Amino acid sequence: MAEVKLAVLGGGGAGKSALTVRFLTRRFIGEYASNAECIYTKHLCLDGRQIHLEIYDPCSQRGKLSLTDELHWADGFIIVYDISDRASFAFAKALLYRIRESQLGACKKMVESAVFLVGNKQDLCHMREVGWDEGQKLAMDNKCQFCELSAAEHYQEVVAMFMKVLRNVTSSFKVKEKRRPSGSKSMAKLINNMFGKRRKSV
Ligand SMILES: Nc1nc2c(ncn2[C@@H]2O[C@H](COP(=O)(O)OP(=O)(O)OP(=O)(O)O)[C@@H](O)[C@H]2O)c(=O)[nH]1
Repeated sequence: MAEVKLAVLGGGGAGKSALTVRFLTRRFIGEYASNAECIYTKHLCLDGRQIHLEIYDPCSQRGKLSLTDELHWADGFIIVYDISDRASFAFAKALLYRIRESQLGACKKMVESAVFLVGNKQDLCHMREVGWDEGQKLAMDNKCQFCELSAAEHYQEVVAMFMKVLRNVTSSFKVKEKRRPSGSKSMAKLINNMFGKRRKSV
């Protein structure tokens, strides 16, 4: 069974939990505890292949750009901003820059395929502060995929976005394998040391 680890990152209130929970449960829940970080686990079948998926949803990320733990842990990243909040777009930009900077030297192909930029809260387009073309340009500049959607109103789009990331991550696994230092035992230890987070199975 393939193991895939995704980190959903972005500014405070951008909708990281909403997107994650929407994908995992089909439901949009208005409010989430933002003081607890979680790793959700889920088994799913992708193109006939069994996947053990772990999704890291941090508590509020305001100001945290170091990403050292996340960069070691994650196979792929979903970077979320709120289209009605320009500050969250600036934060997403900084996160993309940080990811790109740290991985570019190691493995360019992986960077290009395993990062997805998401402009969330498309239902709030009457309050839009970030244009679609700005998101698209940022994604192109960082060679990642891009979409706008609404965790509140779109279920299929949210699933499609997660599936695209999963497909890209699993197809880049051959490259990634070379980077992994050792087996799953040491990786589990690393995760526990770094995160020690609450785990939830869905
Ligand atoms: N209108 C609208 N509101 C949304 C959408 N997604 C999330 N929200 C709301 O935005 C607020 C923040 O959502 P969260 O999912 O908690 O955001 P977060 O990025 O996990 O926030 P932190 O944990 O504080 O970093 C909540 O009130 C959600 O109901 C959306 O697509 N549309």
